[in-house]
Amino acid sequence: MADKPLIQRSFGLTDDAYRDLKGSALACTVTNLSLMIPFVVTVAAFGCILDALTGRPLDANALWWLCGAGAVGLVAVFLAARHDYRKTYLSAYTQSERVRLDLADHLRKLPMSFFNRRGVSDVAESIMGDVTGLESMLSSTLPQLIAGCASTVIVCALLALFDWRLALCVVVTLPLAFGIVLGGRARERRLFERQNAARLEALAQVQEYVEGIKDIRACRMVGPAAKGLAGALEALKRIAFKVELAVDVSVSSANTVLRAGIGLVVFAGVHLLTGGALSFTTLLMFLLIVSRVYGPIVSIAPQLPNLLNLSTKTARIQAVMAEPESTGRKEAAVESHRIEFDRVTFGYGERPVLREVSFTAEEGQVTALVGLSGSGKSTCAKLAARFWDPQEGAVRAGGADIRGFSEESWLSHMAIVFQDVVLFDDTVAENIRIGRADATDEEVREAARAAHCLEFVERLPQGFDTPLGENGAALSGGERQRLSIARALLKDAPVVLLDEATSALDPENETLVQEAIGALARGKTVLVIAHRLRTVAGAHKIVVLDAGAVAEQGTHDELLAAKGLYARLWSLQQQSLGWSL
Ligand SMILES: Nc1ncnc2c1ncn2[C@@H]1O[C@H](COP(=O)(O)OP(=O)(O)OP(=O)(O)O)[C@@H](O)[C@H]1O
Repeated sequence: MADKPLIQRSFGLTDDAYRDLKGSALACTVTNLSLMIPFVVTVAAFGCILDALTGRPLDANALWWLCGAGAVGLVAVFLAARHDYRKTYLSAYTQSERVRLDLADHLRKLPMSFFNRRGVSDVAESIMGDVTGLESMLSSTLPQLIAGCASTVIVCALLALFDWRLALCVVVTLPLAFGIVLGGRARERRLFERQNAARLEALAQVQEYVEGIKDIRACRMVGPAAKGLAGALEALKRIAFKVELAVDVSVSSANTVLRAGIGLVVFAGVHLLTGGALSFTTLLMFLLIVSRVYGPIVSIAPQLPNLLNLSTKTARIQAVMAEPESTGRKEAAVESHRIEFDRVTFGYGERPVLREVSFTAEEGQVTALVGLSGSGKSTCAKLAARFWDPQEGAVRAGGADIRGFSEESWLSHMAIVFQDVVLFDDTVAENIRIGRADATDEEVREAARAAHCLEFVERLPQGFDTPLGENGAALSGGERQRLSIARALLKDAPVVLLDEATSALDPENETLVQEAIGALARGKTVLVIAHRLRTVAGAHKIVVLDAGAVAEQGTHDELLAAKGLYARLWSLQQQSLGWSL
């Protein structure tokens, strides 16, 4: 970027975007200049009429020519404005679409630690809010500003051919007005940064409020929950007011100084006219044009502080794009799918969540991870999927450290059913097809049948073609989980990761889905996490975690015989089965 032009560097534009910006600025300049045509024609016609009034014969031919030129001028204004509109908006929206897609694609390749550092609302704001800021600057402000300055300078250069002194009066206020806007930039930048932070806080509060609305109502805690939201919105209002005030003061002052050019022209023009150094027609031309020449700059002036502070937004976009992608080879070639945790120590932050965890999940076998809530079971699953990398020790597949493979290539070996199923705003069939993009309709249906989805899918109004809406809001927890299992079945990957896969199913469905999982698991490396121990009692190996460390491991019978933590948990769960209210 260092060798790129200043404007390109300042706004972090790609080569294509910069080329488009130049094209848009040129188109806007042509529009601005074409808007001068009616004034020039009017002045020329007025000159003819004045000549006639001073006794010379009226040149009717010249007037007809001027009328023709006026009509051509109007068509030119229309054509230039249309071209300018297309060029400017199309290129700005194309650029913002490209930036958003690049951001989304880059996010997909980032390690999960990035999302722990930056919240979901923060990242979403970068993709939508920050890019919208860039979009509006590229579509409406920057090209118009460049064109406004360029056309003012060009018009003044042409006017200078008639009278350089008046032309100087027109142009001299331009740098002064810019000086005023630039002078307030440092303070405005600080305010914009505070406004950005306040907006992010408000977004996070809104998201939390909406996501937690059920709990808020159930616990009758509307007051405290709304208080956090109200506080964030109040802070946003206060900073927004300060920003508006600062922007308004600098923009109004700059506009006043800019328009002082009109006064200068009147003052100097009258002075020169009375001294006989200027003709009335020339003064009239200056007065007509000076009233129009600042128009484009004045109309975008309120946007100038935003433009000058756009770097706050582009810096956030660039910071996301500069995040290093997770490393590793693009092809995860492994000799076997035996997964080994070798003295793995890991923490999301400072606090270790797993300590020296070692166990193996053999190929063709089911290995279960059990333990109390918060003991680190899901964390083990996330490390096995390479969503995170251990701080010490290694996770190996077929003897190879999985850090050697890119997250994407390693995940192509895995089918995962998470505790929190994410469904996309698409049809049922497409939500299952996420497991394997090239699956036929028949294969999708077969996977749905095996995961016992047919019962509810066939009840939906359009069957497999029913749109699920945002995150499948209309489906029950069990239905969502069965869809997710269908996805995993379709993927048919050699490693299967089940994180509480049957937790949202009723006993009848649980048995059916356990059968489907049995079929899915045959001949594969299966790592399953379960709270209900009876669902994993048949596993080849059960690893019992206690506060982030392996407490014991073995088969169900071995662990019961050992009378340790597992035996205690088992007996507690057996007792709870006999409870009644
Ligand atoms: N993204 C995260 N950032 C920070 N800490 C986390 C994160 N995810 C989990 N933890 C913490 O790590 C610890 C282990 O969590 P984990 O989800 O692995 O436990 P678990 O045994 O699967 O629990 P559960 O059975 O309740 O799902 C917990 O103390 C939890 O608070």
